[in-house]
Amino acid sequence: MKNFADTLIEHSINKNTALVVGLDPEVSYFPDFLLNADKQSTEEICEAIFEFNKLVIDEVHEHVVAVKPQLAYYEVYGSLGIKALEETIKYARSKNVIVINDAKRGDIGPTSKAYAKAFLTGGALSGDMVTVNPFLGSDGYNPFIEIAQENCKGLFLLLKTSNPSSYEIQDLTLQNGETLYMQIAKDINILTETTKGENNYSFIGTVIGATYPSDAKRIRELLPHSIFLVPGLGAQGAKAEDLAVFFDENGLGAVISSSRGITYNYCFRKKDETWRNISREQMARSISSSAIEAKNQINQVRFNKYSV
Ligand SMILES: O=C(O)c1cc(=O)[nH]c(=O)n1[C@@H]1O[C@H](COP(=O)(O)O)[C@@H](O)[C@H]1O
Repeated sequence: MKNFADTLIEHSINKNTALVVGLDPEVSYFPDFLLNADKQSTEEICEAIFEFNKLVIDEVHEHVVAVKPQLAYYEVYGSLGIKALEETIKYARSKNVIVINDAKRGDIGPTSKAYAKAFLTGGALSGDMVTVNPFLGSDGYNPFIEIAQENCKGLFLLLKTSNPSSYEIQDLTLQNGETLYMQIAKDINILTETTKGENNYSFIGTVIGATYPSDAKRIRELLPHSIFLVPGLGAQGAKAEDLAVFFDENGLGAVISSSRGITYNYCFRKKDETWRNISREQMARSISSSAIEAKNQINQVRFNKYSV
């Protein structure tokens, strides 16, 4: 059975990209052609969310390894939001794009098993990979690993997140002198070693913020077989040149995620509200050019790693 790390790497090599685009449908950034004052029912909002995601996927699918829907943006609209997510997953798959459900789940063992079944066994909400919160301990994340393995899927465990306050908990020093995130990295190293595929990477990936390149370097020394999911490029302040340390000498081992920096450039680049009137074509151009620019910048860094 194929290791999902190999599938992810094959997509990256075949499409020559390490970019992941986040599908975080924040409707206050939607132009009027998608959503306006006359369309405000939950049904209309969720239709607009699916329209938005379809447009994004159409524009980026050739330039990305994966799309990453962040579940909160769908859950906020209840069952209709979940329906928009299900349709989005189906649409992305029809375009041969890997789907990473950014759910950040993790619970006591039996509940984690139910979450893992929901996201990794082929049901309506099932993508290819899921983000997992490891801070409940190994009985909280092991069910995801088992179910991912059985179903040839993958996961990303949060290790060192991109947000400014991640140090408050993740960098706490334990009794043995290790930081919490490094201890988790040590704990899972053996699991990643025993679950590697042909490319030497495991389907057990880890999340390391682009905002913490020096931590990434330390984690990489401990975890040579884990693919990094790296959020924080663009809107959170990380720059392409910060990304070199996340990749191995072959330009593999990491995928770089950006949401707002790709999907909402049309409004972030404008100081006024004129973006509300942009056309579908203008929005599509903004999204595709932002994705191509990010893909190229990342490629430059990952293939010229040692000259950066
Ligand atoms: O797991 C994630 O994707 C994630 C982990 C992390 O450490 N930081 C982080 O920003 N994310 C997610 O990545 C996305 C970042 O969005 P942008 O800052 O707009 O690119 C959001 O959906 C976050 O929930």
